[in-house]
Amino acid sequence: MADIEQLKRAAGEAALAFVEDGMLLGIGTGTTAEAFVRALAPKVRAGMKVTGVPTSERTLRLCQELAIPTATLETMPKLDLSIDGADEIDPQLRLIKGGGGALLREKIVAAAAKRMIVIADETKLVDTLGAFPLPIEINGFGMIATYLAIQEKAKGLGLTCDLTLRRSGEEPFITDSGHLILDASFGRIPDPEALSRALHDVPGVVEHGLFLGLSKDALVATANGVRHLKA
Ligand SMILES: O=C(CO)[C@H](O)[C@H](O)COP(=O)(O)O
Repeated sequence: MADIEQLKRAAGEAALAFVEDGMLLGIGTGTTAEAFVRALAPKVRAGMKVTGVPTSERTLRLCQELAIPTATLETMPKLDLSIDGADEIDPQLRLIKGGGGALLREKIVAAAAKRMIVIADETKLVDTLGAFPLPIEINGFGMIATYLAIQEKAKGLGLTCDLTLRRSGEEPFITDSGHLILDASFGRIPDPEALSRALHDVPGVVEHGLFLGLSKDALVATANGVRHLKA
């Protein structure tokens, strides 16, 4: 298999073919999204006019370092295209995202875009979502009650889940929006739509990393080239 970093770069570069002059772009978070930003930078230096709405402070810093013009969703609430990575991609292009902790902003940005294109290396393809622990962004208030309510919801769907509070060193990981993340290991998620609805019913859940129906295109880099998958 080709080197993973090479594959991420190939996926990031492939996304450039979809970027047009004048576009307002949602820009994802993570190493594959960073590969896209690094591929975009020379185009911008050469005169391409795009404005990026970064999905995290980390991506914002990278755009600033590379002199890619940025804006916020407050000033640019409608985007032409969002380009972002994923932790898992199933055959219907349903995704698990949030490994980098940016799922809330990533989902808001993806929903604000006319089109979302997922970029990934082939290791992200799965038959059934759920081997990667599902990130669930929660409010810090009543964390234990929220934790128990998520477990109840999972039980109601016949699922068991192991919930772990994400940490950054010794401290809880805090998202860019000031929330906590519970990583939920389900093993497999046979009905992502049902789980999504159930999680949204829990008041302390701010958002979860199931991205359902948001992307109709994925550029997946393999040892034999980049495949364009469509839902
Ligand atoms: O959802 C994300 C960040 O919240 C990332 O897109 C996802 O974790 C994939 O990251 P990488 O490209 O580094 O493998």
